[in-house]
Amino acid sequence: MNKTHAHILIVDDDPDVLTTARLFLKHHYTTVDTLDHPRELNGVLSKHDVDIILLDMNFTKGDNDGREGLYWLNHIREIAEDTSVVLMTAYGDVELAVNAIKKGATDFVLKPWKNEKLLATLNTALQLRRSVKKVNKLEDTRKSMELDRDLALGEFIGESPAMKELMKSIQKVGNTDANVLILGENGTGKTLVARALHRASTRAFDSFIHVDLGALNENLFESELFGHKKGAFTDAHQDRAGRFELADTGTLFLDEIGNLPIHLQAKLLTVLQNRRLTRLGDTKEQSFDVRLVCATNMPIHEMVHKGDFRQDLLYRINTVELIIPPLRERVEDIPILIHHFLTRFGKKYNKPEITLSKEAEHQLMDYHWPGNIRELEHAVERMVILSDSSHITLEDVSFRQQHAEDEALQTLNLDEMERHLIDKAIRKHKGNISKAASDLGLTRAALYRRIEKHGI
Ligand SMILES: Nc1ncnc2c1ncn2[C@@H]1O[C@H](COP(=O)(O)OP(=O)(O)OP(=O)(O)O)[C@@H](O)[C@H]1O
Repeated sequence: MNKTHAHILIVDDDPDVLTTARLFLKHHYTTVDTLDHPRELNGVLSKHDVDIILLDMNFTKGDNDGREGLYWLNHIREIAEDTSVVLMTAYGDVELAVNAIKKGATDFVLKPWKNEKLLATLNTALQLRRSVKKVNKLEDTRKSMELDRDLALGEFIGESPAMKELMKSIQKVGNTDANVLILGENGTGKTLVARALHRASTRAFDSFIHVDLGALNENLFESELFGHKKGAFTDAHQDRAGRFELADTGTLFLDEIGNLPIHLQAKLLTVLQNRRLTRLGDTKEQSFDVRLVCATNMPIHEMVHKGDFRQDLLYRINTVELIIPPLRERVEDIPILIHHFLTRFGKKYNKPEITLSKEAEHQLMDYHWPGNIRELEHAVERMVILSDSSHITLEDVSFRQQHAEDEALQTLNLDEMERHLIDKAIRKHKGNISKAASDLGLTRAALYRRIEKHGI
C-alpha cells in the first residue's frame, strides 16, 4: 500500500493505546512515533517537523477533566505553531472538545475510535496543515515581492537629470490608475519602466501581462486580446481567455502600439471606450478592470498628423506620457550602467573581479549607442566573455567599436546614414553646432532642422 508522506506522533499514557494506534497508522503514514508523556514533547519537536500530534487529554490517574490536555495543547501551539493537534477523548465531552478547538486543536476523536474515522480525521488534518503551509509560503512570496517592488527601481540605473526625473514620475504616476504611454527608442528601457509602474501600483500583486503588438499576427489580434469561444474558428478547440481578461485587476502592457494597423486600432478603441469586451464567437459582453500601459518607439504624434494613428486612440492611452531619452543624450549614465552590467556578467561568467580601464570607458562613452541600453548590455556581456584577463582594456573595446561603426555604415538607407553622419560630426566637435555644420557642409539652420527631424 502507498503510504502518505507524513510524520504522526501519538502521545498517551496507556501503552495499549500507543501500540494499537502505532500498528494501525504505520500502514498509512511514513513515520509514526509514540510518547508515553507529553513532557518529552520539547525534545521531539525540536528535532523533527511533526505534521500531526494525536494527543490524549488526561495523563494523571484519576484526572478526567481534560485540563492537562488543554495545557499541553497550548504548549504545542507555542513551540510548534504549524503542527496540527488532534485530541483523543474517552468521555465524549462535547464542551471540552469545543473548548479545545477554540484553543487551536484541529479536531478530536472519541476513544475507542473506529479505524476509518481516525484515518479520515488525520487525513483532513494533514490537508489543512498543508494548506496552511502553502498560505504561509504565499505570504512570504508576497513579502519578497514587496521587497522586489523597491528593488525594481534599484535595478533601474540612471543618475542623469533626465533619468532622475523619470524615476520621480514613475513613483508619482505608479500608484494611480492613469493610462501611461512610454515613448523611447529601441532598448531604452520601456519594458523596464512598464514593470516599474506596475510594481509601484496597488495592482502590484496582480498580474502584469505583456503583449507585443508588433509580433502579433493580425488574424489572431482579437482572439489574443479578447479571447474566444470554442468553435469560433477552425483552431479554437476550447474556450480561451484573452490578455485583457488575464490582466483583470492587474496591468496590461501593450508594447509596440505604434505598429497596430489602423483597422485594429478602431477595435481596440471601442473596447477601451466601452470598458467591455466580447470573446470572439460569444454573445455575452464582459467588463474588465485593467490599468493600461502602452509603449512605442515610433513617432506617434507625427503618425497622428499623417493619419497613420488614430488621434482618439492616442488620447485614450496617453493620459500621462513618459519619454525615455536615448542613451547618447545621457552619456553620464554610461559609466554606472557599465559598472552595473560588469558586476552582473562578472558574476554570471565567474569573473567577479573584472574591471574596465578608464580609456576603454571613455571609448564607450564616445560611442552613439543606436541600440541604447540593450546594445550596451550585450557589448559588456561580450567583453566579459571574451576578455582573457580580469581587466578590459581599450583594445578589447576598440575592436567592437570599430565593428559597430562598420555595421552602422553598412546601411544603405539615406535617412539613417544622414543621422549617423550628423551624430558623428556633433560628437567629433564635442557638441559645437557651428563647427559640426561647417564640417558637414551645411548652414547652422539646416543642421538644426536635421537635428530636429532625427530627434538627435
Ligand atoms: N535604466 C536601466 N537600468 C538598467 N538596465 C536597463 C535600464 N534600461 C534598460 N535596461 C536593460 O536594457 C535592456 C532593454 O530594456 P527594455 O527591454 O526595457 O527596452 P525597450 O525599450 O522595451 O526595448 P524595445 O523597444 O526593443 O522593446 C533590458 O535588459 C533592460 O533590463
